[in-house]
Amino acid sequence: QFHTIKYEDLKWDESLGQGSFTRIFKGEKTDYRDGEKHTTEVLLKELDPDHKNCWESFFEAASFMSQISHKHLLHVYGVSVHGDKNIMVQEFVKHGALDLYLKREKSLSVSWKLNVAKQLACVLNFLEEQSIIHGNICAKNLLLVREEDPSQGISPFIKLSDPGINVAMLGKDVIMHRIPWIAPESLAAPDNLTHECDKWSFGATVWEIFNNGNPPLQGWSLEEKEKFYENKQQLPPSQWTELADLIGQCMSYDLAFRPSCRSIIRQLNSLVTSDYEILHATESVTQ
Ligand SMILES: N#Cc1ccc(Nc2nc(N)cc(-n3cnc(CCO)c3)n2)cc1
Repeated sequence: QFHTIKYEDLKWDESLGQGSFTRIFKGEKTDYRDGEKHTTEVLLKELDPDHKNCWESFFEAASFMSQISHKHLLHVYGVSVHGDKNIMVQEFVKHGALDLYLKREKSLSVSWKLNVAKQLACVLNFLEEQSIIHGNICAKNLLLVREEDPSQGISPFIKLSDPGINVAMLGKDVIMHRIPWIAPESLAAPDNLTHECDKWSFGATVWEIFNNGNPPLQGWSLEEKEKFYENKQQLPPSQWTELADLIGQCMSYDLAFRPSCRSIIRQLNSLVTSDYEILHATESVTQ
């Protein structure tokens, strides 16, 4: 279900940080095709040796990504096993994880954020149509392939990364750290994820995108985060009421109230026009 890559065909360059139970490095993979040697820049995602019991889930994530392809889904070349090292070999995405980018770039436009949210909604819709549940949608798992270049009319382009270790394999405290991205119903049943869980996470991720990458509930203790769900609280609403409504619908505690992907896309598209109206309204007032 996925391509295996020879360890000796991989080269490690600098470390780029870590995910849950994983470390990531820039690297290179060498292929020999029609007698020629090809070197490709890759991202090497290594499973921590002290969490090698999660290797099935780690490789499940890899095969998940290898079995389907979509323009907004990260490409996974394959996996490599060498001793107690389990490595997922991914396409190297030029600008890295979106959460760090949002923190760094403070003056991203509303249309930039809306464009990215629509791309995420598009891949979410694709996954739902393929009856595939991602289970870990958040800005940290969105990767920026291309920055916008307004002078050239170039808009940003993102890809959704692999879901990583299945949340059911993680300890209770790691799951608690996923509040408020993880759907409330998944806290009690992490091994029973649904498409509605991905919609809840979509809501939290759109909130992140419009809040300059400030993580929601930043600095809250695990106890306070647990209370957030017990008291059925919502994230602070955006001033932009239509956006706040959409996020609120996605983050409904009642699964039945979460919108279909079609509805999410429709509402995001309508947001563009109302944004346009707000923009012109303010311009007419200021002139
Ligand atoms: N400075 C810098 C810089 C860092 C990284 C990349 N590229 C890249 N490519 C990927 N395929 C995956 C990731 N990645 C980043 N964080 C995670 C963990 C959460 O998923 C995965 N980064 C490019 C530039």
